[in-house]
Amino acid sequence: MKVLLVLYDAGSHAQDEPKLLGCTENELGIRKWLEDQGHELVTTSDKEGPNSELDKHIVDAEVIITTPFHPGYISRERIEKAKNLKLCITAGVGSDHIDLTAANEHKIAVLEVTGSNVTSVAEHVVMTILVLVRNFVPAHDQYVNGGWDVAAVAKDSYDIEGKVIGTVGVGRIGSRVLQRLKPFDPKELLYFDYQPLAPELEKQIGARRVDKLEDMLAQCDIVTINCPLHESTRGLFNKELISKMKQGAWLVNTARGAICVAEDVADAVKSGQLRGYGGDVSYPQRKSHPHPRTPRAKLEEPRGLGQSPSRRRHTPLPTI
Ligand SMILES: NC(=O)C1=CN([C@@H]2O[C@H](COP(=O)(O)OP(=O)(O)OC[C@H]3O[C@@H](n4cnc5c(N)ncnc54)[C@H](O)[C@@H]3O)[C@@H](O)[C@H]2O)C=CC1
Repeated sequence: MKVLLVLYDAGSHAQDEPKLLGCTENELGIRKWLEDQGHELVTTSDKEGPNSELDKHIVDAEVIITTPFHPGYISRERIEKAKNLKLCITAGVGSDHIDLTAANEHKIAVLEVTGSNVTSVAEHVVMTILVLVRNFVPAHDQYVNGGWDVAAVAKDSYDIEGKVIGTVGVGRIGSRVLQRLKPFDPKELLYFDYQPLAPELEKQIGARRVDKLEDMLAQCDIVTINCPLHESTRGLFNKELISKMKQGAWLVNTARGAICVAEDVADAVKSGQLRGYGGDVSYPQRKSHPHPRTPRAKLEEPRGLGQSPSRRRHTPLPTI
């Protein structure tokens, strides 16, 4: 079989750390195994535009493996060119880079490595919540730039303790986020999901399920998004839904940027409706991009759309 692997280039970092597997140099550690079985492996990071290596090799590949970190977008157009394709594997969680309807119609199986990095994401969510709520990045920026205005930092620095925190999606990541937040002694942990937690886990965490998303958002000081990107979550957090959130709440979205409408989040941060946002952001599609969906892009700085500046002086959190 011809296996096409689409990963990011790591350069010298791949040598520094041979366990950095998700890169073109280390190839998920599967080259020897595949070749010993008689398969052909083609690895590339070149995935954009009609003349990309991805487009060149997709025509006769039988298996495509890619990751959400440097996704090879498998659009309908590409699927229609891929006459031998039987299997798309996501080396990670979340297969929104694949046109699932087209894959289904062409009887192409889509598999992902369920549970593969859920602890990392859950820890990242807790870190992002702390960074935002403790107002860490502006304090750090101020300090490394040679200043120290303690009042400017302290006025926007809060505790997680005593807050109401809710997750949209309580699967492998969402449930781990709640478990990790419990020791911070929040006022309440809430979740919105079609599927309830197992009763023992719900009891152990002390979480409460809320049937309607808007009802949960209206109660939360902090909201974390941990559901997949699909047709009913794309652009879910738009102006209207954000307006249902508590004034001055924090929003953390490490799931997929396209679940939030970037411009609406930016406006909400500017107006103080949101006190801060952390996580992924999607920007509108570039013209040259062959995939019909919005590509993901990270904001340059980890503060995301960030804390709204002096505006927050006028929007204190009611629960403090
Ligand atoms: N930033 C990152 O590095 C990573 C992000 N992710 C994202 O996180 C998502 C969740 O991952 P897991 O927890 O492992 O998946 P999971 O399948 O264990 O849990 C997803 C949960 O979301 C729920 N859900 C689906 N649609 C929903 C909706 N509209 N509203 C509320 N809940 C909904 C499901 O019922 C399920 O309980 C992935 O699909 C992926 O997009 C996953 C891994 C890494």
